[in-house]
Amino acid sequence: MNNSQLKNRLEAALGSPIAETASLPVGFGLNGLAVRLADGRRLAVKARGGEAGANLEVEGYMLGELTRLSALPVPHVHVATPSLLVMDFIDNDGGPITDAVERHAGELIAALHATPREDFGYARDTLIGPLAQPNPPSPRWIPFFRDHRLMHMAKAARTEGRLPPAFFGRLERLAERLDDYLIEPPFPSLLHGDLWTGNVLVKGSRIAGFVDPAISCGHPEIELAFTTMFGTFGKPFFEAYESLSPLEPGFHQVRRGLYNLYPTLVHVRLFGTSYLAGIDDTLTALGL
Ligand SMILES: Nc1ncnc2c1ncn2[C@@H]1O[C@H](COP(=O)(O)OP(=O)(O)OP(=O)(O)O)[C@@H](O)[C@H]1O
Repeated sequence: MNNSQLKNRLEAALGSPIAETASLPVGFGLNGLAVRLADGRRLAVKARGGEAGANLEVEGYMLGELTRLSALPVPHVHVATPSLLVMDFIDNDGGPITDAVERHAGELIAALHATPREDFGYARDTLIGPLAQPNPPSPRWIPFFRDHRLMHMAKAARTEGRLPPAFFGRLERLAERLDDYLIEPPFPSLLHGDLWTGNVLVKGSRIAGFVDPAISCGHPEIELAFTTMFGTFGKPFFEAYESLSPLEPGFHQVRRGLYNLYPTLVHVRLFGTSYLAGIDDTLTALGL
């Protein structure tokens, strides 16, 4: 779909002419547009040109589920098809994640995690970036994490030739011993699933919204771990989060690195073998 075809499709779907467009920095073979309609509404649009890129219907579904089930600020979705996602534009100033923003994020994410959900996994499979994220509803977290997160991603990376056999063997040994390291949570929590800086929109000293989720229900610790992988959140976030929902001992020392093996495997698949060093470090620290 070229830009003028996209414009026509949007005007027809939304019932208003487009007054202005600017580009949005989206990746994975997508086109991104910030749109102002003649009736004043502001929208964010992601569109898939060809076959490449994530199925945008799933992204729309995930945003819709967060809206339906939580108070997390995410954009309202107007259109979600495999090749087109139209949502409200979240007013933001592109500002940095200050300590005050982190504290606000900590409160919002603690509230998201606080409601008990039925099963680990989800009612349907979701995506992490463009990659499949299987979610068969499961009664226990550790086997779910082992089979449908850690080893699912490791097997896919091995099949694609991205994960050397020695790494795969070490991950298999870890998978056999996960009970020694991880903790079953009291209940499954709904997770945003992809909380890194690019998906956090800021206005002044507040969170304006979160975009681009990878939802499922799991242990909050997998979410909290990922917020530290690229330094998105730090001490002020954890202080705010823990004032509402304290963590079990050993998270920062052991489980954080272990949980980040999953997004690191995602990065190995998407961006290449430079991420293998992080896997090596974590496995070595665990004695594997
Ligand atoms: N609803 C929205 N309102 C305002 N800005 C948005 C909205 N959706 C996306 N953006 C902007 O576009 C950028 C990219 O969006 P998004 O993360 O959804 O794209 P992506 O290509 O899927 O990225 P990723 O590399 O995280 O997978 C965001 O960092 C944000 O700046």
